[in-house]
Amino acid sequence: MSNLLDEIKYGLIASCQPVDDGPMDSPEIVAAMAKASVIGGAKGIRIEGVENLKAVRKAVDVPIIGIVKRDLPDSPVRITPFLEDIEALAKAGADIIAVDGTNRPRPVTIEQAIKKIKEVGCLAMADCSNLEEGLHCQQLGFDIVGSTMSGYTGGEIPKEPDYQLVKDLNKAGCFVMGEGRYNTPELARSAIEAGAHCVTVGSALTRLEHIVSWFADEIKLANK
Ligand SMILES: CC(=O)N[C@H](C=O)[C@@H](O)[C@H](O)[C@H](O)COP(=O)(O)O
Repeated sequence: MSNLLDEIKYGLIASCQPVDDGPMDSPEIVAAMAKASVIGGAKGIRIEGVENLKAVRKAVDVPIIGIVKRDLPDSPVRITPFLEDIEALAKAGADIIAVDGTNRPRPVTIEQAIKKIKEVGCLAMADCSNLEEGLHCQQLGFDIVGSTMSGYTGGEIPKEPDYQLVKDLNKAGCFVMGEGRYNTPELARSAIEAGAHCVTVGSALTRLEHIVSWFADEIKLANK
């Protein structure tokens, strides 16, 4: 197994993605979030955006998973849709590059994406929504398969994380990233217990507006 995978194995990845255009959405603040996350025990960091990644690379030594999110007019794929994004993330210092691994219309094929990630010398992670996609990405040579997109490809977003997908991907021999809705320490632990090799937590660590609203909304219920 690659050294990088060994470094993050059975660890927490802190996804430092502030709410878009919110008061915490700046490279300096994202770098501070990343530094604080490492102090708290994160073994890796997930970062969106090339400028954020450059700032975080200077601030931490742990492995960084880089992504670029784009809203495209003709494709639902948002996570690292273009080959230029892969090149820019690698240049900015990403160790691992994640791309959307779903089976949906996309500007660049998944085969082209993994070829480019390998060319730039990074490990490849696929953000999948179901087992079939995960197995396909595993076959293509992705180093990490994540449950990231489960619940986000249509219909109502579930409350719970997708443990079944984590279990199934583990059984199939993937290096599994539990990701998506692991909003408490106990849920994150359950991901590892279900078979994840790492777990990524984002909203519950770094989207302060969301975290505060969870508390505020709950407190409102007591006043009724
Ligand atoms: C679906 C999608 O676009 N997920 C994104 C991927 O980078 C992020 O918005 C999530 O915050 C991340 O996956 C971590 O998940 P959670 O915030 O639930 O801990």
